[in-house]
Amino acid sequence: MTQILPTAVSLHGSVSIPADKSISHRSAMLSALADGTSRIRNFPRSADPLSTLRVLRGLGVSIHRDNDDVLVVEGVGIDGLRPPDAPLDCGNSGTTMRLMSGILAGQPFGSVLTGDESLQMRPMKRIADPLRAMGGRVTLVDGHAPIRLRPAPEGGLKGTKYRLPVASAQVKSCVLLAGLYARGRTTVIEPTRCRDHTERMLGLETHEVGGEREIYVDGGHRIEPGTWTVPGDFSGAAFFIVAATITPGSEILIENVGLNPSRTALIDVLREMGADIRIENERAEGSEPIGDILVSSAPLHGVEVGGRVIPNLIDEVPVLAVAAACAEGQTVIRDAEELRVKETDRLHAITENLRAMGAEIDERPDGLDIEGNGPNLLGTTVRSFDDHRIAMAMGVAACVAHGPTQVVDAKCARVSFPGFWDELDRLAKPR
Ligand SMILES: O=C(O)C1=C[C@@H](OP(=O)(O)O)[C@@H](O)[C@H](O)C1
Ligand SMILES: C=C(OP(=O)(O)O)C(=O)O
Repeated sequence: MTQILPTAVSLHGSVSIPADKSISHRSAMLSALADGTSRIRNFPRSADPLSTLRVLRGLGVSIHRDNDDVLVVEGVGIDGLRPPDAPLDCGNSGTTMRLMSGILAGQPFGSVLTGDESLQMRPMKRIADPLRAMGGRVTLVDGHAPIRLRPAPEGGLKGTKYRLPVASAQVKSCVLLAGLYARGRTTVIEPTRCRDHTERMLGLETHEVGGEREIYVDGGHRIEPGTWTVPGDFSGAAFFIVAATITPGSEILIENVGLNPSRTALIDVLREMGADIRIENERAEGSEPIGDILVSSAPLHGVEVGGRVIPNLIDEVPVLAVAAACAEGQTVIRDAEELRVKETDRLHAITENLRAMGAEIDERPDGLDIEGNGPNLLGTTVRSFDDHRIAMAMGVAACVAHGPTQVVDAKCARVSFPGFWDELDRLAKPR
């Protein structure tokens, strides 16, 4: 599917965003492992969370939507999963694959996790290493999926103390989930903080030790069934936050958005660039902070971004690059080498596309240098690289481009935001 976007628009109205992808995956997995039936309100129809449901069903978990569209998950308890009769297909979802690996490493049966072409290119040694240190038997193909997991030798997994070599919430969560099955205590040491949904949702104990954070899980930790409500996805909201900021005359409201501080660094960076973003109605939804976000357009200037904030805006870097291209002056993004191992090499993809639109942008090994020239991009044909975040970032760039923009292979937005193109079309009014 090629999406053709109009030019010279401004955005007005209330934006509807899907439920948070990270929290959806975790709510489904934890509900499956709970001792009884859980209900999940606002579970999205995005492809990635649906991959998690497919994998859980393959492990014998019964899941359905009731008449009110609430997802009902019949939890089997941490020891109740059943051996799958085929490889488990994680689709395009790294979170499904890495978190499920932690759960499956602790099972008394073998399993294979596989995924699409892009997922089979992504690094999996980062989870195999700690799982093996816990006694897990994990086989990769040249560091990649398919991942084969076999039962740990006699005595099962053992607790470990693992210091994260990369600021990855997927690796952290994989180890914590394996810790449910390990003898004794598992400690994850997090030198640089990254999203903390797993520990919040499991109610785990954490401590600051010498500037680092330690998270503890004890083997055998049982999970209570319950009712979850998944907040709106900040990472989905991010596209509209940037779109409304850079397109003159815009004003939008995004309600019920997850505002966990380990996710919202984009707001701080955009404000530093001059954006007009207001948060209203802050409250809690279960273990997560949420609120409403009001955005009005504003001129931006360049900024330097790097270090500890990067993990807290990791999925927002492509759209931040679009904002930077529409700002005045230079933006420098560093310490973002993780973007090279996402659904595609996002540093390369965004550079190629923004250059095609006339931006001055250079790729660095761990980031980008962008010479902003105000909202002056040129409409042209760009590619999604089959990566949802690249496709949507280009949809945002199209809003300020002179002349129409075509995004080739735009359908991949459905991985995290199935209604994205319709929503952009609905909010965009000719200027
Ligand atoms: O744990 C999660 O839900 C996620 C963690 C991040 O990946 P990494 O752990 O690879 O940084 C992020 O990019 C991904 O979209 C979702
Ligand atoms: C990297 C992403 O997801 P995942 O790692 O789950 O595929 C993302 O959604 O941007």
